[in-house]
Amino acid sequence: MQLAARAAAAIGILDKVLAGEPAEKVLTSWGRGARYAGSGDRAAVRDIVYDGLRCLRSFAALGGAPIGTLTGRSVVLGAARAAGVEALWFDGSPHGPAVATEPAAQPEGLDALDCPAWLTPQLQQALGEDFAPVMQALQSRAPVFLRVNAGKTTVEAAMAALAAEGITTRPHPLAQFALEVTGNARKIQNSATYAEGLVELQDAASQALAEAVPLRAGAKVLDLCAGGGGKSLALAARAKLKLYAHDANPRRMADLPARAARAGVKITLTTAPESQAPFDVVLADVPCSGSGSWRRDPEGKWSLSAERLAGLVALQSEILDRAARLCAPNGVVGYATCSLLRAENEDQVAAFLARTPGWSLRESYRFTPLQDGDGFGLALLARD
Ligand SMILES: C[S@@+](CC[C@H](N)C(=O)[O-])C[C@H]1O[C@@H](n2cnc3c(N)ncnc32)[C@H](O)[C@@H]1O
Repeated sequence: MQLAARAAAAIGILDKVLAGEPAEKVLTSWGRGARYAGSGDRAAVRDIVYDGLRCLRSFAALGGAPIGTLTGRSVVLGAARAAGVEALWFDGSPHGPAVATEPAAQPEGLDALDCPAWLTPQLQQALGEDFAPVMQALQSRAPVFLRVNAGKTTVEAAMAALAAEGITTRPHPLAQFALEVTGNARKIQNSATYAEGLVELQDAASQALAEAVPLRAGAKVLDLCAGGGGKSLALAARAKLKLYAHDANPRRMADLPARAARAGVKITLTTAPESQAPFDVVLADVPCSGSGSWRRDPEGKWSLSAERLAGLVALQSEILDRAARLCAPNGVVGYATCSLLRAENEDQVAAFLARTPGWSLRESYRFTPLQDGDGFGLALLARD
């Protein structure tokens, strides 16, 4: 596909996303119909769409959209102008978009930061002077990180094995076994190093969070909201544990047995953790706004609403209460979110401590994209 044809495809896809369809669904159905598109084209179109969603309002302004309006064309035109490729993408060729005549406007204020207006006070309160830098960081793609599987290899050996397959990496200071991928990230999932379980894809801050959970060999541990199991696998790599994984939606854990086998660790899936309780450590990596990972899921930034956030906060407090009931005397609950908001972190923990006698906050951690990884909160709550 010509560059202009890729831009035209991205415009069509973004128009559907702006009308309310999920980006992944629209990309998949475009891919099925676009037999002429090779893998490089598909990846390039996907990148334009996701870059556009990360910078929706700033690109729309640059692309000449009248204030308050958003179209696929204005977003992609803004992206082209930001990258200095307008003449290549908007060349008026038969498969490309028409040559642009729209005047560019420099985005200002919250538009320049691509920050939803209604959430701004909460983000400012949580981030203080980091507010603008964090919102700017969320406008860029997330780096790709790997976790070296300490149960199978060393950081140096994993880097060498990846380099032999053409994938370049460097250690990242956020976590002990974190590697930032500096070249050929798209090769990872087909590499032997990955297939043999020497490395796993995991954000560096997510790794740091799993490293902060206190563990001793032989401990009985529950990952209460295990999802795909990224944190379960990171915990399992740290010590020999009796490790259980649960999720309200067990289908989310469908790949976990294969991932655990690849990593060489044992994780028992459970649909009824109460029947295995009590646990020495319960990790509650609760469903949340995802505001710390808007680089990966930029649709989430624009689709979050006050009602949805309130529903999440209520669900989080239910899950935290359940985690506490599942925890042994002298045990620890790790309450974790990938949210930047106080409502889902500090306020949630303060409300738990106020309503639950016999618990105290042992330590808390905050990660933001300014440290390169995603944004996370972790509170370690100890049962007296
Ligand atoms: C943030 S994700 C977990 C990510 C996962 N820990 C990881 O590191 O890959 C939250 C998970 O909580 C699950 N969930 C939602 N409501 C729940 C509930 N009431 N109890 C347990 N899990 C729940 C969701 O299905 C989702 O998989």
